Amino acid sequence: MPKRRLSERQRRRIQAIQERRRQRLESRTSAVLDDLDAERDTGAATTGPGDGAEPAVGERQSQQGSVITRHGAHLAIEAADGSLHHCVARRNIGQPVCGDRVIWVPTEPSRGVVTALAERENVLSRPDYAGRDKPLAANLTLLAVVVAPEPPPSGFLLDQYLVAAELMGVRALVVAAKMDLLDTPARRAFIDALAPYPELGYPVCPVSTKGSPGITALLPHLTAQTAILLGQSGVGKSSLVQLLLPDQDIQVGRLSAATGLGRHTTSTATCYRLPPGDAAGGRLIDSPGVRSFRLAGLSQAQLEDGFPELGTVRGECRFRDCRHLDEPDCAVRAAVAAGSIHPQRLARFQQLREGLVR
Ligand SMILES: Nc1nc2c(ncn2[C@@H]2O[C@H](COP(=O)(O)OP(=O)(O)OP(=O)(O)O)[C@@H](O)[C@H]2O)c(=O)[nH]1
Ligand SMILES: [Zn+2]
Repeated sequence: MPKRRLSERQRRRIQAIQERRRQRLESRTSAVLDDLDAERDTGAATTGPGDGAEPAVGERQSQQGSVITRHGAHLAIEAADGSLHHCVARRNIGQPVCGDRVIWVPTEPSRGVVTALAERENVLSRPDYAGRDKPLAANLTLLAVVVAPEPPPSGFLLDQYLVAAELMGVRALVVAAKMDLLDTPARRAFIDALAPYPELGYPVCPVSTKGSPGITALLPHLTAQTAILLGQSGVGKSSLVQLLLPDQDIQVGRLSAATGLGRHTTSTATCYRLPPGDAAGGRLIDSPGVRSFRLAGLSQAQLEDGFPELGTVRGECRFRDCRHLDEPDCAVRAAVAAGSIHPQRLARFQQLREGLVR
C-alpha cells in the first residue's frame, strides 16, 4: 500500500475541516465557562437550603469544579486549586458524570453541594440494560484507539471509533499496542496497514508495555488533553493505563482519603492526572465500562461527517443523496479511483452505512 495517497491540497482541506470542528468545540468550551462564571456570580451563592435531604448551602461562596468520579448520588469534585471534595448534587440539575464541569458550594471541610451543571461539549454514553443511553464521561478532548496484533484488529471497530471522535469534535490517535509480539518485518507490515490514518489527522503510535518502548513518543500526544483509551477487549488498555498512570494507586488513595470515594473503580469512570513531564497537564479517564461503546442510529450526513476525507468532495456527486455505491458521476468513487480516498475507508463507510444509518 503506498504511504501517501492524498495530495498536499487534500491533506490541507482535511486539516481545515477538522480544525473548524475543533474550533467550534473550543468556542463552545469558553462559552460554557463564561456561563458557569455568570451562574456562580448570580444564583448559586445565594441559594438557600436544599429540599430537605440535602445539606444547607447558606451564604457560602460557590465555585467552579469538575467531577472526578461518581458513585451513585455521591461525587468527588476537584476544585480549581486541585483540592478534592465529597459532594452531593441538587436533584434538579441532572446526573453529573466524570469530566462534567459544575458549580459547587462548600458546606463543611471537604464537603459540598453541586448546584449547577454546565452544558457538555461532548459525552461518551453506553446503553444501559434497558437500551437507554447512559452518559459515562463528559468533555473529552482525545480518543486514543488501541489496536494490537492480538486479538486480531477489527478495522471496522477502529473506523467506528474514529467516526465517533469526528462527531464529538475531538482528536483521535491510534495506539498500535503489543508491538513486542511482532518481528521487525511483521511490525512494519502492521504499521503500513495503518498508513492511511496519519494523513487523515490520526497519528499512529506503536507501543509495547513489555519494556515500554514507544511510550515516550505517545506521551506528548496526551499533553493538556483529557483522553480515554478505547478498543477491543484484550488489546492491552489496562496494561497501558498502568504504565501511563504509575501513581494510580496513590491518586486513588488521595481521592479516597479526601472524599471516601474512589476505591471501587472497576466500573465507574475516574479522571486521573497524567504525571508531569511529557504529558504535562494531561488527564486520563479510566473507565473499563466505557471502553467499547458503539455508534448507533446515524444519518448518512452524520456518517459522512465522520469521514473527513469525504468532506473534500462534499456536494460534488451528481445526486445529492448519492450513496457512493453505483450511482453515475459519484465524486467519492472518482476520488477512490484517482487514489485520493483510500478504497478500504470507502468500504468501511459502506459497511457502517448499512449497519447504522437510520
Ligand atoms: N506481549 C504483550 N502483551 C501485552 C502487552 N500489553 C498487554 N499485554 C497482555 O495482553 C493481555 C490483555 O491485556 P489488558 O491490558 O488486560 O487488555 P484490555 O484491553 O484492558 O482488556 P479488557 O479489560 O478486556 O478490555 C494481558 O494478558 C496482558 O498481559 C504488550 O505490550 N505486549
Ligand atoms: Zn457519490
